[in-house]
Amino acid sequence: MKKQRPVNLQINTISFPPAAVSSILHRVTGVALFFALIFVIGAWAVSVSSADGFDCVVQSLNGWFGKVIAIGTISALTYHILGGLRHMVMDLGHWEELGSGNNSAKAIIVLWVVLTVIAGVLVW
Ligand code: HEM
Repeated sequence: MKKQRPVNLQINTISFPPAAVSSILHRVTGVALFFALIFVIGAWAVSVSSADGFDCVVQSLNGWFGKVIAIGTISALTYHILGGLRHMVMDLGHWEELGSGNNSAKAIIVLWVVLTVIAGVLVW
């Protein structure tokens, strides 16, 4: 048997660089947005169907579950747009080096957390 056998990667001991975290978050928020759209389009359809439907949506959005969904949707959209803008800047040839790429990733993550807290306070 080979002495130098391959070792399994220990996922929990790997620390991801900010650019990798940012990339994962961009995909996760993209998928989250897809599912959030089901709620958004559903709420919109019910709200324009009748006056009762409108009241029902307003009532749902005033409940804790509606607020959590609203904040989650705003948060996912905020991150996805920030990540999308970062991609656009990278497409223009900036922030592509290791240092600047990681710095821009850290910056949008911090900005996202701040904007999510502000949105959370405003919605709640
Ligand atoms: C509700 C609207 C949106 C949905 C459902 C959505 C969904 C997604 C998903 C699922 C991905 C991941 C694709 C993959 O990694 O294979 C993605 C990537 C991407 N999205 Fe969105 N997106 C939305 C809006 C936006 C907006 C407004 C922007 C621009 C600000 C944007 C910019 C991007 C970019 C640049 C990528 C590619 C990222 C990469 O190459 O790693 N998206 N989107």
